Amino acid sequence: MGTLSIQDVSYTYKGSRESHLAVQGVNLTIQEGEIVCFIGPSGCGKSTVLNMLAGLFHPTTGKIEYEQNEITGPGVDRGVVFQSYSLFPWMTAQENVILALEQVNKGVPKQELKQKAKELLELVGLDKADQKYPSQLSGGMQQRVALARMFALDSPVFLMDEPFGAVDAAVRANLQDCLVDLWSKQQKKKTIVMVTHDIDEAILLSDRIVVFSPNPGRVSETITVSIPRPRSRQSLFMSPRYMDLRAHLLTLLHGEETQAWEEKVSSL
Ligand SMILES: Nc1ncnc2c1ncn2[C@@H]1O[C@H](COP(=O)(O)OP(=O)(O)OP(=O)(O)O)[C@@H](O)[C@H]1O
Repeated sequence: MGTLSIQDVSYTYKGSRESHLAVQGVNLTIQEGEIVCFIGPSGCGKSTVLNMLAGLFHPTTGKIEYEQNEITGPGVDRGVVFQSYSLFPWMTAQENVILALEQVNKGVPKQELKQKAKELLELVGLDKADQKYPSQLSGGMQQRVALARMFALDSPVFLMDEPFGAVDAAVRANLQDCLVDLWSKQQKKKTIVMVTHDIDEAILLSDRIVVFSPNPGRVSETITVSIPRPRSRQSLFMSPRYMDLRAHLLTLLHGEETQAWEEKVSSL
């Protein structure tokens, strides 16, 4: 089974003058097909853990396994979309996606790959920008090309760091739907691990929400989101379970005063 297993992991950034213990004592098992969101205040180690899952950073202590094999570097089994878009600047949006398609569709005629790239760019709402170079695209558009490229690679695990951070609210909602749609249609479901600052996004998407706390970064709570799927925004926002969970997360992230404030507002 494609389980991701984080075992007593810590990570220390080593500078020339001083070191910084960013993450300590993280234990987490993510099952195949789960959608897990990491949430927590800035600097609590979410991206560091995601980078270790991607194999870009190696744990200082402890280990991380995928399918019971230690992760020692990046791999095609784990697709990534990080905050920096990392597109090839000399290739158009379409060429960036085709390159990813070529890696997993060896020997497939170029015309077919072109068509598939077109469909993927359409899926992320970028069909009209397919001939543009990354420098001609906004940050949000580049992020969407990176998403299309990750979909193209079709890895069993998607690792995403604030993938919808640079896009406006309407596009963000579209991309969230598109991700869940893609996930739910597949028989062998992808495992998705995503860093977000958005509580509503975490509740909408997750099977489980992992809450991090800082100094050093550690997991403070893991919450199962037992709201049935499909989750529509409208019904979600009316659901008492959603309200409870949201209030709980707000309290965890912003402390008691938020809850007091919310109670005050709701009594007005
Ligand atoms: N290259 C680095 N060198 C030294 N310290 C670093 C480095 N990168 C991150 N850190 C520190 O490690 C800690 C964890 O950082 P990380 O980026 O993982 O947090 P985060 O929860 O993802 O933050 P954010 O939500 O702001 O993206 C922070 O205190 C940060 O300042």
